[in-house]
Amino acid sequence: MTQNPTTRDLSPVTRIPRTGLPPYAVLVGDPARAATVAALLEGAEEVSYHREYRVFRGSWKGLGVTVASHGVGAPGAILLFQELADAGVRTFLRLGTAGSMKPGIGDGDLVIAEAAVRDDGVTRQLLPPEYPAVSAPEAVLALQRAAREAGVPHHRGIVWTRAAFQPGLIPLNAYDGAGLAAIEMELSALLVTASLRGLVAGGVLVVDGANADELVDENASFSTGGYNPYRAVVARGVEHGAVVSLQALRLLSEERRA
Ligand SMILES: O=P(O)(O)O[C@H]1O[C@H](CO)[C@@H](O)[C@H]1O
Ligand SMILES: O=c1cc[nH]c(=O)[nH]1
Repeated sequence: MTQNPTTRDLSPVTRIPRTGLPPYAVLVGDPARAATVAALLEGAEEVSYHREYRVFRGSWKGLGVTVASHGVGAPGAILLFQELADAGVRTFLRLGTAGSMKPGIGDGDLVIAEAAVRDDGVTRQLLPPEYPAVSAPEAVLALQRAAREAGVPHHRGIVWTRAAFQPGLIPLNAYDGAGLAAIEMELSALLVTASLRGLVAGGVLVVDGANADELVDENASFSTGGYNPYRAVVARGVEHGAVVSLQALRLLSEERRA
């Protein structure tokens, strides 16, 4: 039986092309944010868009770049990370949003992740929980340099990747006093995927409020009534984060060539 060429040339879940994607990538949760980042590229074109996985390619100051969205939640996101790696992407920076967990880290600020707590809901099913989720040091330094050069407020720290967004009955105080900087939902799965495959990954997160757990509406104790990432201060932070992540990819590519 002959195979349908379209199916053969596309990855099975995300339906991204198996070849031809630039090896440097910015990854975001929201498909609309992928378009926002792609709008900064020269010659941007949408490559594919299936489920939550929207992929663009273009060029940033001469560097070919892939921009892709992975949706909300690590179990779905890791499918994209793995299929991008299979397709030849070698350097990944996640540009996400996150809740602040530390005084002094405010709305619109960037948090550059040094490592992430692996509460992502998927990687514990793949390898023991003691395995660390760490950013590539060169990715941390490239993001930091890009943020400094852009003159945007930024911080470095450990991020809590947590599968459950909304609060439940279990108190969320396990990491009180641990100095975590921010909370989000996918980064540790990216860092682990990259480490297992010898690839480079990091993350820069735009703060869009306090930890969602602290924003619980008192009248509806299982909702996150105070959470609003659709504010101008967050959109400005995303613009900053987009430039910082693209510029960091460029720094990483220059470093590799040197
Ligand atoms: O804005 P993104 O990149 O999706 O990141 C954060 O926002 C979503 C929750 O609203 C989760 O995906 C979380 O990680
Ligand atoms: O995942 C997220 C994103 C924003 N704020 C949070 O508390 N969690």
